[in-house]
Amino acid sequence: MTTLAAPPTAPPNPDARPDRAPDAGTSLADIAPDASAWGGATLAEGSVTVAAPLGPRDEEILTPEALAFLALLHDRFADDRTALLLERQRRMRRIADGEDPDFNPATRPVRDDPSWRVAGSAGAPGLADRRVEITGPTDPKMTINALNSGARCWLADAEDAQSPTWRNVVDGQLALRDAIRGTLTFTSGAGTRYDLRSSDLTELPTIVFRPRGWHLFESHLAYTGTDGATQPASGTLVDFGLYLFHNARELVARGRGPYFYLPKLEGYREARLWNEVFEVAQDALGISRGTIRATVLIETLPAAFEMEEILHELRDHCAGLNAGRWDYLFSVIKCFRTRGDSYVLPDRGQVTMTAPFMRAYTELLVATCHRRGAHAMGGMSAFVPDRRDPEVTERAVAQVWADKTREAHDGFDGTWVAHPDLVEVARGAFDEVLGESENQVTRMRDDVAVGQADLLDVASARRSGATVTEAGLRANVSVGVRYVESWLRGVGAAAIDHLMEDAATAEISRSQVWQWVASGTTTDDGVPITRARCEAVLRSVLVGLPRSAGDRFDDAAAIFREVALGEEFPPFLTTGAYARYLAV
Ligand SMILES: CC(=O)SCCNC(=O)CCNC(=O)[C@H](O)C(C)(C)COP(=O)(O)OP(=O)(O)OC[C@H]1O[C@@H](n2cnc3c(N)ncnc32)[C@H](O)[C@@H]1OP(=O)(O)O
Ligand SMILES: O=CC(=O)O
Ligand SMILES: [Mg+2]
Repeated sequence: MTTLAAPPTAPPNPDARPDRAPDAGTSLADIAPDASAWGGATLAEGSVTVAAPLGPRDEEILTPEALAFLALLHDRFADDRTALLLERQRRMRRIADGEDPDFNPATRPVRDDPSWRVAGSAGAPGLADRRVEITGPTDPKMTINALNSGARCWLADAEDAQSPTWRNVVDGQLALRDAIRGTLTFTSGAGTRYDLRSSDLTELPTIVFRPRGWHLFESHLAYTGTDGATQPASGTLVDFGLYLFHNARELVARGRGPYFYLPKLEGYREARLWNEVFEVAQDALGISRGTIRATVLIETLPAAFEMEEILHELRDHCAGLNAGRWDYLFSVIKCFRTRGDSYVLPDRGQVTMTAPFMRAYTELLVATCHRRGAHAMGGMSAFVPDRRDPEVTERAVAQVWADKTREAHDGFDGTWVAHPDLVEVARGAFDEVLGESENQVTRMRDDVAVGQADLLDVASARRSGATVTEAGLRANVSVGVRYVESWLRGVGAAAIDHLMEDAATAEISRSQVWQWVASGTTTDDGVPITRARCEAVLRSVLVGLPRSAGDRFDDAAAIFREVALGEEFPPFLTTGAYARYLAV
């Protein structure tokens, strides 16, 4: 059953709308105004003002023109964003009340029409071969290391891997701006100097920037609308808007383009919103429509049922979809957290990509993408190497090899790695399948037949004998608290117990604990998981942690109690934590 409302109003065939076709041949360098003197500033009716002290170079990013551009985006989209967030809440309530996500009968014409395709990588230099993409935050050192890593693309992350402190937000924009212009350098506290290995962007990984998801605010910028009401700016529009404003022209002039990953969408209406944002933003900056290319993360359960519709909405701007496995698992837990034992997943470490419900999701993603000319991008293995521990590195390499080999054989066109030392192994796995080809988008997966029941077969994760254990409970508590502590210190991705942890993996840890308590789950020794038991585990974890002056473990424990052990389930762990600790 479905409750999603009206289908897209546009006919499914993009050929029917030549006015919206991308103009791949146009060079932005010829037509766009210089962003430093943007002539469109008067288009904005509201205003965005800075509500934070300025650092030495912040005015290079927060120029009056850039703020006016952000105001324009908020004028046009702040209300739509709010409406979509409310729709998310309604959908979550319906699912919690027993409604199963399903394919939408109203949008069947879009799915059934074989004729339409997305823009893909045509006319988007640097996006045809994406076999290995390194991901990571945008501080200057990581930026340089990622761009020197030998990967084909770099997912420059303002999302799962970033703690959105105000300094991280602005310094990240500065690092990207400098990197794109070939001027970024960094000197560590120990005096080590970092330089880009080339100032020619076409010799470096193609940059694909990931702004924050729609649920997050940027409290250091205040938007005042035409009605005089002031609210915190949208983190999404701030990240996207500043990156596009400062870099679109430069990227095109240097042989690349403004490319984005779009996180945490829950359905095609959100894709439509993004498409409208792109159109308004490109028009306002004098950029041809279709210059922007976006890869959408399919990382929520509701979105898995709307992959076709999402591609269709964004078809003039869409390069592909990505299987964001960690947020996907989080979303599955979130959706079914009150549905009882048959929806309970085993220990996080025992849920693998070969669990039937996860395979259904990735197989459907590849088949859908290739049917529509889109890249299918694989996800992140959490195993990270340790340069001081060969055994850990050997295990990480073996795990990544297996994961990437499976993805390449399944038809994915590329994949993610978390660490520069994993670029080579992932490339090797894809080279074996792709050879000299840039991708395998033309490989149809007509053999894939995935239905609602396959995607919802959460119980399949436990049919292999995987269970919930005391060790799994302890790991969730320990990882959750240690990750949040890191995030509060401004470090949004961390290696914990040799695994990459970020906002998405931490969400799994805390939501599993919440679900286990709510479902009255017992560990495999027959002992029920109660709040009191989790509290005891939390106290014992805290006792065992190395403490130092200025650490944030007490605050982290408070957040963990709220998001994992509270009566209510906060939809995201980062929203409350941001409001309390980072927004000030
Ligand atoms: C669910 C998802 O969304 S996945 C995508 C989001 N998550 C991410 O992007 C995580 C990306 N990975 C990372 O942030 C890091 O690899 C971590 C935090 C897991 C581990 O980082 P570290 O503890 O610094 O690893 P390590 O000490 O082995 O690093 C060795 C070197 O590689 C660099 N490095 C490690 N990972 C990266 C990366 N992803 N990008 C660029 N450089 C990196 C380090 O900066 C370090 O450089 P240095 O020798 O010049 O000091
Ligand atoms: O963003 C990626 C994910 O796995 O979550
Ligand atoms: Mg994610």
